[in-house]
Amino acid sequence: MASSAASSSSSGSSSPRFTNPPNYVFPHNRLSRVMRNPEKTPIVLVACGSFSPVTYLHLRMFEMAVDYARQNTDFEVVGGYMSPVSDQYKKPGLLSARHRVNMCTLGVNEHSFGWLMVDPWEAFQDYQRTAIVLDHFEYEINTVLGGVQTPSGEHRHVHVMLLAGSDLISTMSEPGVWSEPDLDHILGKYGTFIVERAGSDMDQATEALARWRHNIFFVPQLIQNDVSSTKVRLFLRRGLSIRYLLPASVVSYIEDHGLYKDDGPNQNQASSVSNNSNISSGGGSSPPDNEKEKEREASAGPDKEGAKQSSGTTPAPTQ
Ligand SMILES: Nc1ncnc2c1ncn2[C@@H]1O[C@H](COP(=O)(O)OP(=O)(O)OP(=O)(O)O)[C@@H](O)[C@H]1O
Ligand SMILES: NC(=O)c1ccc[n+]([C@@H]2O[C@H](COP(=O)(O)O)[C@@H](O)[C@H]2O)c1
Repeated sequence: MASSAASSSSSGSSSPRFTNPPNYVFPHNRLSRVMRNPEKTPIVLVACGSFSPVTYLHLRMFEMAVDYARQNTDFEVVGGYMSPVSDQYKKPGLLSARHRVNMCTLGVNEHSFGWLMVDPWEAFQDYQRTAIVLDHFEYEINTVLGGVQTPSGEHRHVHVMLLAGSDLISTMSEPGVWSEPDLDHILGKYGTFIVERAGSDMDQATEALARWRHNIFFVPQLIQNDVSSTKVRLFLRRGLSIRYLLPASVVSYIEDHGLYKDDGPNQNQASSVSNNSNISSGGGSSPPDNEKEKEREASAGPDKEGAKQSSGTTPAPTQ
């Protein structure tokens, strides 16, 4: 989708810094606006990724982080967001943003009492670096909404934090994927919760990030589960059941729309959401090499190669 230059936010305030997709409204219906414990520091967790499709492990990441925060930190989690990446993030198997956002929405709405939300801001526009995505949350929550309050009505600034699996954090020490200023912005200004992921060494993942260690919180996976979107896509192509790996409503959505049955030339193009511009720094206007993806997926394990490939095609960070 070609993003509009609309600059108005959900509340009508003007935002000179961000470009919003058409008709965009920042979701905050499940954000706790009043803290339970005024002694704590309010935080919002933001998970960025493809979510193609969303799995129970994406949802579990938030639960693991909230348990960890409650037991080991002075943070109070007041909300959680999934921010599906734009269609312009070139990654094999990346379905259109419309479907990915719809599936995430079904996933978070599985429980009406939930605290998770899906923010489509990033999905329906040009590729946005993660540092900018976090700035967008900071702006919407603290500038537009005015943060949160303590039970006695005192204002509190909400700290936005990135929630990620250890495979994503590993890419932060790979040359050329993240710029130094962006890392400083993400890990220095905001901070992160890193959820252990099978096959990804947390120590190695963060060795190079030691200077921000005060802002990095490691969440162990007490029940190891390496469900990944890659494996779900592989199962679908092989005609295997994906039930109980993802929310039932998402399974039905995939069936109803016949998604991931094959790995056609570029699943994004099947979307009603058009994708006119190509901002890949690698000049990568060519569709993903799906044969290679198949081979890669056939060997079990997290989709690290895919993550590298996709990350490498993100626009060169500019500050
Ligand atoms: N099983 C898991 N354990 C821990 N973190 C996970 C798991 N699955 C996904 N994540 C994390 O969720 C975020 C978004 O993930 P993403 O959409 O890339 O899912 P994925 O399953 O890794 O996808 P793919 O297999 O297509 O690469 C990332 O930070 C990723 O590390
Ligand atoms: N420089 C950057 O901001 C940068 C680099 C690599 C990945 N990312 C983000 O990390 C996420 C990676 O998602 P996948 O694991 O699905 O590839 C995406 O949201 C992507 O935008 C950001």
